[in-house]
Amino acid sequence: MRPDILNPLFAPVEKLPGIGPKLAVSLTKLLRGNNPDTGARVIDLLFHLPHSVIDRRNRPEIADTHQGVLATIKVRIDRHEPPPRGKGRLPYRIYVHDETGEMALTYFHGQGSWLEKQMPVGSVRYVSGKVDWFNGRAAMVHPDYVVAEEKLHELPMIEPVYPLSAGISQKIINKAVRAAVTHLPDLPEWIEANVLARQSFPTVQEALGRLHNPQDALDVSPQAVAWKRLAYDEMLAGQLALALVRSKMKRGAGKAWKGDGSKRRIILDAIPYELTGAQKRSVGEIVSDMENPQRMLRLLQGDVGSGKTIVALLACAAAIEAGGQATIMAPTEILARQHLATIGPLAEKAGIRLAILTGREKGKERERIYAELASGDIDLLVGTHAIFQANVVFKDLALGIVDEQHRFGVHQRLSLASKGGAADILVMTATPIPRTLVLTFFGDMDVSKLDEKPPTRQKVITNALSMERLDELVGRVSDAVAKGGKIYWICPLVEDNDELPVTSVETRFAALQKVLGERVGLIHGRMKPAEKDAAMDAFKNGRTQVLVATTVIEVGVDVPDATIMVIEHAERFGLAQLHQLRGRVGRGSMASTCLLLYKAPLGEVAQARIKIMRETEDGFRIAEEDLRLRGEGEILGTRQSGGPGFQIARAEEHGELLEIARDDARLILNDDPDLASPRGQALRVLLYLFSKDDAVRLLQAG
Ligand SMILES: Nc1ncnc2c1ncn2[C@@H]1O[C@H](COP(=O)(O)OP(=O)(O)OP(=O)(O)O)[C@@H](O)[C@H]1O
Repeated sequence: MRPDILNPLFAPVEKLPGIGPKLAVSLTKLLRGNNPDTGARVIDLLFHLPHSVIDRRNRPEIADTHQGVLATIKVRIDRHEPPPRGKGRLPYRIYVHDETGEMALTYFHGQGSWLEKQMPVGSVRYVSGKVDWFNGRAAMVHPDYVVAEEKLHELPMIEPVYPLSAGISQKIINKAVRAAVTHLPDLPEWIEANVLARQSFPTVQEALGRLHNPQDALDVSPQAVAWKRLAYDEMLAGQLALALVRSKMKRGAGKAWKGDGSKRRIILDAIPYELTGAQKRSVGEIVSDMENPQRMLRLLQGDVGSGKTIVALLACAAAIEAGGQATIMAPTEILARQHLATIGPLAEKAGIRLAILTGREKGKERERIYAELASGDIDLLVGTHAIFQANVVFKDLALGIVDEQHRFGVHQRLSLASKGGAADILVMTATPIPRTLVLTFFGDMDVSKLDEKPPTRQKVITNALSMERLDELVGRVSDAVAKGGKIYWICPLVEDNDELPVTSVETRFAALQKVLGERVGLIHGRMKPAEKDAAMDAFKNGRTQVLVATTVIEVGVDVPDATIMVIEHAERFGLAQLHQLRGRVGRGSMASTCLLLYKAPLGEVAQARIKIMRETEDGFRIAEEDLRLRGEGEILGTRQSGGPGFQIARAEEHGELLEIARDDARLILNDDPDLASPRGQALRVLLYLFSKDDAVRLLQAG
């Protein structure tokens, strides 16, 4: 149970004065993303930090103001000039002066009576806003503030500026945050006094107070001590949670799975290629972990096309040789079925009994799978997250493989672990991720890297061309089709959208069909699973040769004789995604091309991305560049999704703090594994503060 002291922070924002249900909905969208698991809470407002400030300290006289520059000026009101009757579109003007000159305050749709009350002729006012100079005359259109001398203190000289989304203005969010700040309780301190002093960290309350009430632009920089303190807290909470999961898994350990190698030998004999050095090394590391009685918790990081599937199968074979069961969980149904197709024949040769479980297996069939898993008649289960369901009970699960592709979270790994009393866990990622992110999302896991591609691979030639050359490109694609080639054509959207000037798959499909007729297929995420299968099959078998697709094919799809990848609106995709998409070609022995079709003019970041894509196919390097260009949340697509991404910390700014947080988490749990000491209790508050409730539950479960 969350400590009572945090209740005011976890209350819904509607509890704050001035926030009604409508605003609460907008705030939820802004603060908790598009698929919120809960409405916005006070804490979300507090963790929504400003990115800059508006500085009103510039106090010139009228003649010294500059075009477009924010100024706060002391003036005397001279006269009101309402728009002539019937000319409502002309502005309402109020002429003011100081010793240096005259200026007009201009209001469109101004309410005369209200303005007269605010600014009676002859009175002195401070007005704050941007000054416009036109034809030698100064004007201020809709001043941000107009206050009388005795109310000058109400004019905020420095105002925080927050990231916004539709339906919310700076004024509104400022007001909401200010109300939230008053709800801050006194929290216990979880950082040791000497560390606080060394880092000059303020308390959490002080830090939030300073960030939301900055005195200077520097106060809202991620390098400000207040921001760093909170970033450290967030990282410490994350590292503690991961370390708790890890120690819980390790503590629950206790089986050595040692096979005789017979099934692995059959599989190795059956594949038409030699394992790469990296594959051999990874299999070796995994198998030796499994033979060890400690529970395995290993991350297999594979670059695109580096051959993860066979590594996974060999690991499963080892588990099954040792008398246990194994499972591979894929992030999408397409991938689960593809795994089944590649693994199936090899498994059969090796005498491995294989089944698939996705949302599609229903009724009797599903019951049969449940029964055979429980009796041990199925050795290897491939599937989607359907495997997490409570009815799925294994007789003796030895190895759980999560083909994670960034889509699953810590608690799924945990729930998988709970399906086997002593199951070893292997997490696979499809895109290499930089070390800092490995730490963030996986904590202190052991890592195997597939950083070598099969030698039969050829370099994929990558070129960029502007949309203006579309006709030429379609010509090239037709030629390739005539020669029997297979082509992917990726578009960012499923259907046209009036708000975005972007080609959808449907439009592109129709256009290509006009030229190439039956040879063109279509696949996207809104199709039914059976339709998707049919589209994939048609492309695999060569009945269609151009597959127009959204990014549903981004991860893992394997059609080795596809040799051309066209990515339309390449400027809209992130580097990791481009790399993944490109990885769909160059998988066979034929030369392949990737064509990045973009809409000119390209922004700076898009240009940088395309340059990197042309320079390298090394996923590990691309991942580092992506982090540099975009920041961690966007790489993983988690910034807004309520996933395990950070709200406050930034991997690219606070990298060194992450290392410290990881070491601190380890030390803390060494000394106090159950967080039972007084400091441990404070750390529990920290875990709750950053919504690591799962981790605290683990502690309570003992
Ligand atoms: N050592 C090898 N030599 C030659 N071909 C290999 C080797 N290992 C795997 N392959 C083949 O390479 C292709 C890609 O393998 P796999 O689908 O496992 O890659 P992956 O790592 O999952 O890549 P992605 O994440 O891009 O889908 C498959 O067709 C597989 O048969």
